Parts: sequence; C-alpha cells; structure tokens
Amino acid sequence: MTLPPERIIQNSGLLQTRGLVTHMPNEMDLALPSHNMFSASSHTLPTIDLHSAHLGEQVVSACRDWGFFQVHNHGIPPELLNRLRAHAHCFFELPLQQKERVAACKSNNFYGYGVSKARTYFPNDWMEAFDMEWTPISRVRRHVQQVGLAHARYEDFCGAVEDYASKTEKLAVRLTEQVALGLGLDATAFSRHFEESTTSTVRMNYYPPHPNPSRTLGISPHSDFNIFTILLHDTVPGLQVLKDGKWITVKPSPDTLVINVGDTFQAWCNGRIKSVMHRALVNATEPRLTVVHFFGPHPDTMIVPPAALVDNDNPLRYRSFAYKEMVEQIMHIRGKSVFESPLTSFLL
Ligand SMILES: O=C(O)CCC(=O)C(=O)O
Ligand SMILES: [Fe+2]
Repeated sequence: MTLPPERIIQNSGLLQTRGLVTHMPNEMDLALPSHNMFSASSHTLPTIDLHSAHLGEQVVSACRDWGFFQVHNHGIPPELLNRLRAHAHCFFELPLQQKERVAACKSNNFYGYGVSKARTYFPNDWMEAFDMEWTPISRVRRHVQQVGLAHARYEDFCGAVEDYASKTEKLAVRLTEQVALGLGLDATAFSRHFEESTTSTVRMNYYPPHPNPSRTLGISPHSDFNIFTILLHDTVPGLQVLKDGKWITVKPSPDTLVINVGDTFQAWCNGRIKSVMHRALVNATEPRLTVVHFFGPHPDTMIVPPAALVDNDNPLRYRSFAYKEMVEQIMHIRGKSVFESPLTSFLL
C-alpha cells in the first residue's frame, strides 16, 4: 500500500513541526558543492562481488578511495530484504499518533521513532526515523511492542528485523576481517574485539515527498561515527556521497547493500581508510525508504591502531580512545547547526 503524498506528509507530522521550511543554503552547504539534484555523473560506487577473489584488496581500495561501496552476493535472501522493506513502509504509513507510541523522546531520546532533530544534528531535515537498539541483546521486541501492531504482524516485523540484523552484523564483522587482510594484518585484528559484545543500532529512515524538494534535504551532510554502516535501499534514489569535492548520487539497486566506513574505523586503521560525508535528497512524488545497520564495538573497546599501521610514513594520527568517548563526543556535537567531525577532537 502506498498512500498519496499528502497523506504521507500528514502522517509524518513534518508540516506541523517545521512547515515547508527553506532548509538551504545553510553554512554547511555554503562550504560544499552546490545542491546538484541527481546530477548525471560518470562515477558510480565501487561494486564488490563477495564471492570474488582478492576481497581484502578490493575492500581496502574501496574504503581508501571512496569510504563507500556496494556489495552483491552477500548471502541475504532477497525475500528477507523485501519483507523488511514492506514492514518498514507499513510502519511509516501508520498515523502519527500510533508511531508516537514509541516516540524517542519517551526513552533517552535516541531509540524509538521521531523526526530527525535528535539524530542527525540538523533539525530541518525532511525525514522520519525509527531507531532500534540491536545489541548487546536485541531490544527490537521491546521497541516494536509499544507500537501496538496486531500480534501476527508484530511477530513478523520483529522476526524480519532480527533475521536481517543478525545477518548484517555477521557481514560487518566479515568485512572488518577483509579490511584487516587487505592491510596486511591478521584477519582477526579487529574482529576479535567483537566476540563478546558489540553495540549496533538498526534504523529505518523514511523521507516523505516534499513539494519543493530542491529547497530541503532529507538528511544533511554528515559522516557516521561507528565502524561500518550497512544500508538497504528501496528503488528511489536520494543518497549522495562526497567524492573529490562532488556529490555522487548512488543508484539504488534493490538486491545490493551499500556499505560505508565510520569515523571510529578510520581512526582504528590510522587513517588508511576513510569515513566520508554523505547526505540524502528528497523528491516531490515518492517517499524514500532506507534501513540502516550501524555496527560498532562494545563501548569499552579501546581504539588503538595495530602497530603495523604506524610507521614513519604513517605517523599515529589520533590518540587512543574508548568507543564510549566517541559516543560522548557525538552527544556533545549533536544539535550544532554545522556538522563537525567527531574525529577532530581525537587528532594528535
Ligand atoms: O537514507 C540514506 O540514504 C542515508 C542515511 C544515513 O546516512 C544515516 O542514517 O546515517
Ligand atoms: Fe549516515
């Protein structure tokens, strides 16, 4: 079921909370390339077949040159991806009052449903999101229960999120092993730190249509602060990645997953791979949906680059920190109108 654009906007509550605000230009965008709407570009993200050979080298070169790549042959069944997308669409199409039963402001303002204010630093982003705590033990059921779905639908929603996120968590760990191999390290240089516990969030993002899409953004430019982010699209484009000073639009391909490096992983690899700025556009006619798994280590994990990644040509770039310091740093900079990389405060 897809509702008409006016109903989708009404169910998002965005008009009531902000009106059709003029989001652009803001300071951030003045410092960056213009708002090139779906510009035709010869660049496409690197695509990696996870069944192919020399995976470590491919993953490292994508993480070094782009900070972003897409994967196929990832082993997650297309039916599961479709089921998850269908549940997410149905969730966002619920009336606002029902979504607000699990409002983020009722918890610690982080997990739960809400518009973007608490999450993306930028209060004017034209998006809704539902954040679910995924680890140490899945808390998905606790969040979804509050929505008050019919029992069978509730079970299937939770089952789809749990099945998907346990698979994407394994994929994220596997990709850290490929980065380690590609950098000439022991495969478990990073992944051994994930054995006991990790901290991940699964977020459903929904971008309702906007009557004047060139005057707003779905999500403002930012980098992610974790290890790896795994993003599932539907068919509507919107994600843009900053590459060599230009915004590159990612063409959604429903069976592939988009992966990006987070700030913490950049620091852990002593800057050999990079976490890059990205943003999302909206359009006038169709809602856009993404499901994003933010994979991170346990809060006490110390982020110390392996000795083999530090030498005269690559001096240590960041001081060691516990992952929870990174999270604190994010809380500190959240709410500022201009995105500030949290890594700045760890630079040596
Ligand atoms: O929905 C998208 O395309 C981007 C989402 C994103 O960057 C985020 O949630 O951090
Ligand atoms: Fe992001």
